[in-house]
Order: sequence, then C-alpha cells, then structure tokens
Amino acid sequence: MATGARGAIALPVLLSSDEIARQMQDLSDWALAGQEISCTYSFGNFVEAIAFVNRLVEPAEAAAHHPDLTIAYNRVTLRLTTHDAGGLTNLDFRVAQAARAATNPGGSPLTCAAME
Ligand SMILES: C[C@H](O)[C@H](O)[C@H]1CNC2=NC(N)=NC(=O)C2=N1
Repeated sequence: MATGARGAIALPVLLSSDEIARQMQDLSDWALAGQEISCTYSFGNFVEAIAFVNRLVEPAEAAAHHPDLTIAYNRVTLRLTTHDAGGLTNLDFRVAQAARAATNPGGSPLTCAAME
C-alpha cells in the first residue's frame, strides 16, 4: 500500500487517457487541459458564491482532495488535478461531481460558464 503524504490512504492511480475521456463524458461542460479539469460557475452574487465554496468543504475533506479555487465576485473557478500523483486520478472526478451537485443542492446543477 503506497503511503506518503496521505498516510494510510493509498496513493491514487493516474488515469489513462481513455479513462479520462470516459469520465469527461459525465462532466461534459467541464474543460480538460492536459492533466487538469476546470469549470467556472457563475452565481447571483458574492454571498451565493461563498455559500457554494463553503458547501465544498465537506466533500473535499471527506476525499482529502481539494480544488484550486479562484473567486471573482460571483464567479468561482475550480481547477482539479492530483498534485501528489502529478496528474488526473479518480479523486479529481469525485470532487468535481460533488462540486457540480453543490452548485444547487436539491435542484438541477449549474452548468459551467462559457470559458472566456
Ligand atoms: C495530506 C493531504 O491529504 C494531501 O496533501 C492531499 C490534500 N489535498 C489534495 N488535493 C489535491 N488536489 N491534490 C492532492 O494531491 C492533495 N493532497
């Protein structure tokens, strides 16, 4: 069992390009650039944006896996890659799916804003 920075948790395994492509089918509005996936969600205002960020804490902590976040008033950009593994792993897609669900709990999730 690989340990390292994650302690007893096994180091996540890098996904093949086929596996990445398959996972992206379920995240079709997210962007894939090299070994990083990203999405910008646009909310009504700053308060809603920060409430969304706070809803990310639980799933990120549960996965011990955290998005890089950029907050610009009402827009939150998430970037995900597995730093410990140097690329994309299942953890990135798990947190991305949780983030999508957290955009509108109980309702239909938001779609990523058009990339500039
Ligand atoms: C010890 C701690 O669990 C590790 O450093 C985690 C923290 N969150 C992380 N988040 C991301 N995106 N990649 C990592 O490799 C990572 N490692």
